[in-house]
Amino acid sequence: MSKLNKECLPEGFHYFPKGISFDKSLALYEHLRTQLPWQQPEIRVYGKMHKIPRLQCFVADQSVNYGYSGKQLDNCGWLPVLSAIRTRLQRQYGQSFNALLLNWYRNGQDTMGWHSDDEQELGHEPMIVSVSLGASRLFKIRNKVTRETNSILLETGSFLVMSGRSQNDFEHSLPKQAKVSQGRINLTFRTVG
Ligand SMILES: O=C(O)CCC(=O)C(=O)O
Ligand SMILES: [Fe+2]
Repeated sequence: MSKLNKECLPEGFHYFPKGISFDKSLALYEHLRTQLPWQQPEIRVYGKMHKIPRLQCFVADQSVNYGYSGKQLDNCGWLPVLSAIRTRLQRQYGQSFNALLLNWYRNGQDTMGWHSDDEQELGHEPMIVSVSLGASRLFKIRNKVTRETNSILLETGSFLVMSGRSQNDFEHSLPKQAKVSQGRINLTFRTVG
């Protein structure tokens, strides 16, 4: 696996460190960890039900009907701080976001498997903005055709923007990192059509 410079991620991925200051990002981690009604839905894997290896929360505007998360997760409502981040990102990236999926990885044992965020509801070449809070975690990106895999370290307060071909041509995952003992919360702002 090759490690890429942050400046040369695959097409459609853009990394911005320190979108939120270090201190603010850790305070925000703690706030969200304690204030949100985290849930651990079950998924079927080879016919057997398993709890997902992390906790989740989902927030969306009233109008949103989002198949994937909406079915399994309650809409936990826009906390003032989540609304504030949304407003800022909308201004910064010139796109309106009506849904937000939050993932809480309690430590390095919690993970997210390989996937693309290519549900129909997200539309063609969606823009998803991913905000990281808490422990740094590796984020892997794999080309669907060549299987070439790259990884980037997502640091607290950073923004990762996925747009263009990022979901069509690549999958991403958050692998296990046994040595990571601290938690991380990730926010993905989405536009559901
Ligand atoms: O935690 C992350 O950085 C990835 C989250 C993710 O891929 C997703 O919510 O679809
Ligand atoms: Fe994803």
